[in-house]
Amino acid sequence: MNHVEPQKVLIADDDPINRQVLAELLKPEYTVLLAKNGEQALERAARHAPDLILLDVMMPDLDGYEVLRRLRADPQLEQISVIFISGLARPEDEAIGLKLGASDYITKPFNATVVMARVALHLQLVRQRRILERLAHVDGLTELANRRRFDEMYAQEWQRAQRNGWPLSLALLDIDAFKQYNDYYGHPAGDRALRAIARTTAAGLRRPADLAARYGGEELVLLMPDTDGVQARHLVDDVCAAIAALEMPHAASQVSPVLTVSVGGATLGGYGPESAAELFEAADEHLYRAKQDGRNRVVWRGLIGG
Ligand SMILES: Nc1nc2c(ncn2[C@@H]2O[C@H](COP(=O)(O)OP(=O)(O)OP(=O)(O)O)[C@@H](O)[C@H]2O)c(=O)[nH]1
Repeated sequence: MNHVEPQKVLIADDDPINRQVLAELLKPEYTVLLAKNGEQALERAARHAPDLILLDVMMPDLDGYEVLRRLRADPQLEQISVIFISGLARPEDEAIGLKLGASDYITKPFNATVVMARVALHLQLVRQRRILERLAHVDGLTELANRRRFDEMYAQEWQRAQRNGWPLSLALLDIDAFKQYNDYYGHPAGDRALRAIARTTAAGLRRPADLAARYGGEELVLLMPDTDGVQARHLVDDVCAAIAALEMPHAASQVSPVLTVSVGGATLGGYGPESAAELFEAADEHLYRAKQDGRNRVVWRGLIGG
């Protein structure tokens, strides 16, 4: 059975009785976090990444509206769903809260059953949004990041590398003689092999910022921020060795009795490509050369000093 973690709800209210009543209500179903003022709410939100915040509007110093404004202005916190729970019951107050981006607005004194029902509804929406985000970014077959995710991350990392003067390494990895593999063993076996290679490739990455993505068909791409050519080349050599060590037989290949890959790599910092597109083209050219030179090899440029 799939174990599903309970979702996290942060209750931010300066009144200890309100906090306690809401906490008692929610505890049987959710992980409950508490904050007694606006500052604490922001700090707990940043630390614990709750799925939902039940936010009192009237609190001393930072009121609930200001807390929500600050959440929405922070890229790490902007997605968190917020329900206001407020003694301000005028329609204008409710409208302000909803315009600021709250998902809902509940007036005090509240009804416990209604609070539970609304919390459940919004937490379900949070789950659904996460599923959609995942579908938008993950390749269904290999479960690696998809091309769209790679494009986003590559643009971001390119900017960061430029800004900080860091190296940035890119490797394109293509399975050798995969058409023959499919023809000989069948497409489902090809899919299994592709998944195994994807898994092995992802397992070879060492830093949280490294990304393995499926670029298309049987081509994967590795993005290695703040990694110079020597380090990246080591990493890629290890990945290729791990793929060969899977010893997936390929009786139809002229290259090797087992499935192998060819890799083209390039590093920003070693020879200074001017744009993200140019670095990508360099890696692609090297992949072409690796294929031309006989496959089952890595061709890299930009090794000296970066
Ligand atoms: N099973 C399976 N095959 C795929 C998938 N995506 C692409 N392919 C196959 O990968 C093969 C790629 O063929 P080619 O581009 O000729 O490359 P190759 O046979 O690997 O030859 P080289 O790359 O030159 O060594 C095609 O037969 C595609 O059908 C996939 O998701 N699953």
